[in-house]
Amino acid sequence: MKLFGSNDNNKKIEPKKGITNSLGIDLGTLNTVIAKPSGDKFDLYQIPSVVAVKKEDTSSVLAVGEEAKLMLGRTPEDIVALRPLRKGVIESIAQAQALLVKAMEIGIKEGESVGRIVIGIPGDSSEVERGAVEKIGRDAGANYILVISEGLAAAIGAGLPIAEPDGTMVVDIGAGSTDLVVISLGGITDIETVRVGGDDIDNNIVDLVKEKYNVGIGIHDAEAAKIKVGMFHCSEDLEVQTTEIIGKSIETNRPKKVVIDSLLVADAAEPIMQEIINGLNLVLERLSPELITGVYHNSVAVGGSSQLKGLKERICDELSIPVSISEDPMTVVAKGAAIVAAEPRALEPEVRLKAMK
Ligand SMILES: Nc1ncnc2c1ncn2[C@@H]1O[C@H](COP(=O)(O)OP(=O)(O)OP(=O)(O)O)[C@@H](O)[C@H]1O
Repeated sequence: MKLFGSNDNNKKIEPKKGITNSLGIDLGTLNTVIAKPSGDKFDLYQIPSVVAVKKEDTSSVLAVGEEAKLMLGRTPEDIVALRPLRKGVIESIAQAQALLVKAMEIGIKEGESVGRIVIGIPGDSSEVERGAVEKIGRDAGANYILVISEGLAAAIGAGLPIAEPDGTMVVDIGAGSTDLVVISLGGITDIETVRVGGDDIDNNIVDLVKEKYNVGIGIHDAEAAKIKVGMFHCSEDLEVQTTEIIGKSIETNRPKKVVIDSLLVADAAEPIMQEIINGLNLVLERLSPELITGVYHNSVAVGGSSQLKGLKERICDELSIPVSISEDPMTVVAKGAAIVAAEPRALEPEVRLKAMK
C-alpha cells in the first residue's frame, strides 16, 4: 500500500547504478515506514507494526501489517494481534522478523534483487537486538544490511549538519519511546532514551476521562482526540479546542457523550513531558560546552508525537533551546536510513571529514 507520494523532499539523492532497490526502514513500535530512493525523491510506504499470531504459539505468524490489523476483534479466539515491539524494544524476534520481511517485500518489487537495506532501531538497543535485526535482514536475502540508530537516521533525513564538529540534537518522540540524541562529526556523542511516548498519553487520557466523568472510553478514541485537539502545557496562549466522543457510562452502562478539550490532553501529556524534560536535562548536564552552540542552532524534533502543539514552546520555556519541528516527522527516520542505503559512505569518517572542508 503506497501511502505517501514521492513528492516532498528536496534533498538530492543519487543512488548508484544498479542499486535502485536500496531501502531505508524505520522499525517503529506503532508504524513501520519504508523509504525507497526513486531518482532524487523517495517512494514511501507505511504498515502498522502489528502481527496476527496463534495464541498457543505466538511465534507462528499468520498475518502482518494492515491484514493483521484487520483481524483485530474479528478473529477466532485462538488468534491474537500483537505488536512485535514494545516501547521501542523487540519483544519477539520471530514476530519482528515477519514484520521486517513484509516491509522488504513491500519495498522491493517481485523479480528485483534485494539490494542495500538500512534499518533504524532505537539508539539504546542492545547488541543482541542489533545483531538479531541484522540477521533477519540477511536471512531475508539482503546482501548488505546495516542497522543504525533512529536518531542518527532522523538527523540525516532532516538534513542536519551531522558531519560538523559543532553538534546537533534530535528529539524523537514516538509511540512507545523518546530518543534524545546528540550528534557531532557524523557520530552519536550522547543518547538518552526515555521509555515514554504517545501511547502513554493515550492511556492517561483514558484514565483522566474515567476519573473526571466516570466514563470509559476506547484507547483509539483517546488517540483520535489527542491528534485532533491535543497540546502540551506551555507559556504560550495556545487556542483551546474541543472534540466530542462517545464512551460508556460506568454508572449506567449506557453510551454517554464526553467533551475532551486541549487542556485535558495537556494534563494527560504532562507526566510524559516531565520525563522528556528530565531526560533533556541529563543530556544538557553531560553536554560539552563545545557542542552547545550547535545544539542551540540545530535541534530538531521528529516522531509522530512531536506534532502535538506547544512542544517547541515548552522545550524553549524549560531549557532555552529553540527546537524546530520536522516537516515530515513520521517518515524522516526511514528517509535518513534510505539516504545511507543509497550511499553508505555517508557514514564513513573520511567522507564526514571531506564534508567538513
Ligand atoms: N498529528 C499528531 N499529533 C499528535 N500525535 C500524533 C499525531 N500523529 C501521530 N501521532 C502519535 O505519534 C505516535 C506514533 O509516532 P511514530 O510513528 O513516530 O512512532 P513509532 O516510530 O511507531 O514509535 P517508536 O519510535 O516509539 O518506536 C502515536 O502515539 C500517535 O498517536
